[in-house]
Amino acid sequence: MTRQGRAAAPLAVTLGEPSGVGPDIVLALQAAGSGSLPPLFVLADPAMLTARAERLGLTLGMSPIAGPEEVADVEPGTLAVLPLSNTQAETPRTPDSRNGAGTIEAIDRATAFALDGRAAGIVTGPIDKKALYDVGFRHPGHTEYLAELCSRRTGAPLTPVMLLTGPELSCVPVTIHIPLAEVPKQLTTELIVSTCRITAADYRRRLGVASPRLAISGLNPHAGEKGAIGNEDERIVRPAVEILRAEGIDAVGPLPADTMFHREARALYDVAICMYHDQALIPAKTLAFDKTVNVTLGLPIIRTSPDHGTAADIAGTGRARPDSFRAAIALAWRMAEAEATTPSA
Ligand SMILES: NC(=O)C1=CN([C@@H]2O[C@H](COP(=O)(O)OP(=O)(O)OC[C@H]3O[C@@H](n4cnc5c(N)ncnc54)[C@H](O)[C@@H]3O)[C@@H](O)[C@H]2O)C=CC1
Ligand SMILES: NCC(=O)COP(=O)(O)O
Repeated sequence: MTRQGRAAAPLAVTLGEPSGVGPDIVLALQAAGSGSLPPLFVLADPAMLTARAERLGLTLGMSPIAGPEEVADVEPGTLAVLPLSNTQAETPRTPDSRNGAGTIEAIDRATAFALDGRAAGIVTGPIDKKALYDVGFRHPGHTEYLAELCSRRTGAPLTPVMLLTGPELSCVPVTIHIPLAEVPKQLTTELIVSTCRITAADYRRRLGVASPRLAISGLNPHAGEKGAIGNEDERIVRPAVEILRAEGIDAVGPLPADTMFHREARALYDVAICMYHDQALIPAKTLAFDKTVNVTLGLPIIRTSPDHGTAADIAGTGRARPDSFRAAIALAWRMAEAEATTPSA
């Protein structure tokens, strides 16, 4: 399918962990008015979704569909639902491992639709990672699993890159879901370079920034204080910055991480490249928890997600704020449109 064709397709939305707030938020967004949403469909067990809507006191119609192409014909104001083969129980706040198969099925099928060009992209609700590990899921999160699913299809290995992007800050952790003690062992110049190349390419192709400015953090306090507080900054990070600059990528660093997130510093770059998960996600979620979106770069498909987790403590109560999920849907659609209009490299 052409890029234009894919952009005309709807978004595929997964609910994530049924005992979390994914179902609540999708139902609330639909109840608030589907007119403000781009065309989309949800992969779900209709009975589970209906039960959650009743619990939340939301009355809304659902239109079962057999494929993404039917979204255009659903009754206006109703939610297009593509039923899963696996059933899921409606157990807010209590993860049930029997729901795992349906959660994974939704991700698998949404990804397949996107790879086939039948979905413009996928927007994933948060999964309970431990609940999925208990049923044999072997990936740290969506990010790594989606790379594996896409690789299986394309036959080429992929390095997925996690981007958290919000109105105040965009940042990328180079290492993702690994123990902190593993970070210095797994951090390499090659990994930093490939992460930055993917980030710069996707900023151009899908995020509308022709010459993205990358600010690369150090690993150690004060970016190693010239080697006095750890040698990784000079030995691993600085050579990566030099390679990237030689390639024409606008990269600076290694920068001390504690002083690169204040307002004036943020104005100097488009995206902060950080060395580990919390170095990136703490500032992103602190500055704009409700508006930040998690995007997976480096995939042949578009994937976004809210920045928050399952928030199981408030599932089924109606207290979940839908803003980050709404932003994730809007950004996926904008990325699909941008990709459709960006000339191929
Ligand atoms: N993309 C994904 O699939 C993600 C999944 N997770 C998973 O979620 C689970 C829970 O993770 P936590 O660290 O507890 O983070 P969390 O984001 O689920 O919750 C942290 C706190 O923020 C509140 N909160 C989160 N989203 C909210 C919303 N939309 N409206 C109102 N309050 C909200 C929660 O009630 C809780 O008090 C874990 O299993 C984690 O692995 C976490 C992040 C992303
Ligand atoms: N902390 C971010 C997070 O856990 C997102 O994980 P993923 O499921 O999007 O890979």
